Amino acid sequence: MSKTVSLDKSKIKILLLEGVHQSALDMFQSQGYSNIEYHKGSLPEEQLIESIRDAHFIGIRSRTQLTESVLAEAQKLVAIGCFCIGTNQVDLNAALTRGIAVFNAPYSNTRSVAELVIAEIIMLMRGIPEKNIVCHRGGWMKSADNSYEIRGKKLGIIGYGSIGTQLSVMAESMGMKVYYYDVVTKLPLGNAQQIASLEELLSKVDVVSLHVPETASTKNMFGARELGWMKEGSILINASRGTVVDIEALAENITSKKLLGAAIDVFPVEPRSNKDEFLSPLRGLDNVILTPHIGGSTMEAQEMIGVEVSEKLVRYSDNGTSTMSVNFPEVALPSHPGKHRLLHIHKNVPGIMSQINSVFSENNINIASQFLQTNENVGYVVIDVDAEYSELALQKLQQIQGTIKTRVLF
Ligand SMILES: NC(=O)c1ccc[n+]([C@@H]2O[C@H](COP(=O)([O-])OP(=O)(O)OC[C@H]3O[C@@H](n4cnc5c(N)ncnc54)[C@H](O)[C@@H]3O)[C@@H](O)[C@H]2O)c1
Ligand SMILES: O=C(O)[C@H](O)COP(=O)(O)O
Repeated sequence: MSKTVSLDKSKIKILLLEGVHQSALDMFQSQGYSNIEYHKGSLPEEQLIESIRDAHFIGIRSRTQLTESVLAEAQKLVAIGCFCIGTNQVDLNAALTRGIAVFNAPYSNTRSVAELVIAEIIMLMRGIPEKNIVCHRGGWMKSADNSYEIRGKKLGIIGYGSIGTQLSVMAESMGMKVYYYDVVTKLPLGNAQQIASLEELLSKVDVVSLHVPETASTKNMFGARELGWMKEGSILINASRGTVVDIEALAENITSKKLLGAAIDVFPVEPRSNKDEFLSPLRGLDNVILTPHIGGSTMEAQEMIGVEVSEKLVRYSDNGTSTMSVNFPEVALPSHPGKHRLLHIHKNVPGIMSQINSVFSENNINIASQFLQTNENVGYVVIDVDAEYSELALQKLQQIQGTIKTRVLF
């Protein structure tokens, strides 16, 4: 049985990958967390497993895959911070069933993505990628052919969430007419209009921009059929996830000149580091903007994300608060001056709470406060007690069948 001490902060290992912003390191250090292993890139799986084995917290971006088999090696892991919006790179259920809370930054890079998309719409509608290359090679392609203003053009947004709505407002303010398609009925902003059928939307608009998450329903949602529904001479932009678009079918539609152009920021397979080669059937095609998954990569966004996610991890570590977790029961907790705080994560099966409460009644331990939240699979109970009882209580709590993880905070 582990001795009942709140882990010394200098012993809590924080593993930070993919060059998360300095603001995150500053936040951890200012809160007393000094044991930080920092890597500029992602790690190959073997090395990741080595490093995650004794880590209590890990911070990643979109590249690191935290699969069931990787998490199975992470016996000490308390929480995961995705220093980005997407959480598809983490097996959320495998994390949950191991009592590992996952946090992200759901809004911090929204504006950066929307701004990039606006710029790309203008660049593509003026044929700038091709004209730029010609100039660099000493040529001169002065022509108005296939060059258009965006004013009055129709933009179709697929996925009207945080980024989709931000883009909607910006595009409308520049004179575009906005239509959107979403699986959920969404309140239109400004004069935007929701269209119930994807086919109808695609056949109507001049520019299509994808802003859906990576899920089973969006995998390959944009293939030859959907590209076929798009108007002749229209434009496709994808800054969502690489698995959403059939990239071979897109390359065919660009080569055949069915589409006027495309801007693609995310790919089915992305290089693991800046040193690896980027391979894609879209390389070398006219009027195609290819960017290395940098939709959210601005100094402003990265700094804000660093602060936001590290704060969530520190709060969960210091106090147990799990609000805004993407997979875990959410509990907002007050501070616990003078008390010891017991955290008990368990399988959500009948009878656990009565066993927990018996621990306290049978051992005459007074409960100062108690908080409980559950989701379908997991329960999270937090109990504040007088300091002298926490060791005994924790030992008893750990013996309850269905216990996944326990912690004590002083
Ligand atoms: N390129 C980048 O650097 C970058 C940066 C940030 C986010 N992203 C990606 O963009 C995605 C969207 O971000 P967000 O913050 O707007 O997410 P969000 O959750 O706020 O919005 C997603 C929207 O998509 C809708 N949706 C889900 N499945 C759908 C389907 N099958 N068809 C139509 N609509 C569907 C949802 O109802 C929701 O309205 C993220 O999940 C992430 O993968 C990429
Ligand atoms: O999900 C996100 O926020 C984006 O895809 C950005 O990911 P990144 O942090 O790896 O750039």
